[in-house]
Amino acid sequence: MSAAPPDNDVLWARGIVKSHHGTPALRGVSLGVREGEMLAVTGPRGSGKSTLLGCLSAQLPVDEGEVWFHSAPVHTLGRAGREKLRRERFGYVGPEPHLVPELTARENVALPLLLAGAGHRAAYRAAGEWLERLDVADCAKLRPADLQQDRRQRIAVARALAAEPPVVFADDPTAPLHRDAREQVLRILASAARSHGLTLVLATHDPALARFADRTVHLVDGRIAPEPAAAVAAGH
Ligand SMILES: Nc1ncnc2c1ncn2[C@@H]1O[C@H](COP(=O)(O)OP(=O)(O)OP(=O)(O)O)[C@@H](O)[C@H]1O
Repeated sequence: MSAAPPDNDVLWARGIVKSHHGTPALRGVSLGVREGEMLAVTGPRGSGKSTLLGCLSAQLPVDEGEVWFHSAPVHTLGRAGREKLRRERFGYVGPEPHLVPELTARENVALPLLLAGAGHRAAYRAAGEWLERLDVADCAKLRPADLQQDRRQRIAVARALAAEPPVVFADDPTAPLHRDAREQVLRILASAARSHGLTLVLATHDPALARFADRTVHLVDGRIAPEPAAAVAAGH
């Protein structure tokens, strides 16, 4: 039986091991994420970034090791417990904008608020505000199929932030965006997280995007490695 994590860590992991059908993805990862912190997880393709976010965000059960959210163990939860935790406490945006195709942009963004019990009017007002922040207010009444990938991803970011969950996981969230839009969307994500006191865990293979973060952990081959030389030289 191990000790509980430190009080000021919103997420805490120790010795996470995770394989996908026998392919090792994480080989013993330990880290803590402080409340309100923006943590970047960098590393080359296949280094385990998505798997780490999956384990921390209760999408994937770990094979070995521990994951804690505040003082509650996540690694001992079953599927239903993990789903409840994700629905109630975490926001997630992935590299593909998975929106509900039958719903308009505004309905998609309002959905997590409605699921959390917000009133219809308040949920729609908040959804409209988040669409404005993400520069896609003009898409409010359109359905995903009528929108370009770039716009859909902005809506997915708005949806992840709308219910202001304590922790937002962003796995390569700028992947579908044009180069000049990447920085803008990341800036919005970072400033929204900061102004609302959210904790943000961002996976990216682009070290340039990691500079928005307070701290970076670098994964190589499923393990945390020393910081990349470029980031150290740049003083990050
Ligand atoms: N569903 C899966 N089935 C089999 N192997 C997988 C699966 N998902 C990931 N892997 C393997 O696990 C390892 C880590 O993958 P992961 O996607 O976590 O890395 P990543 O750093 O996020 O990569 P990328 O930058 O390409 O998204 C890789 O070897 C990958 O091929």
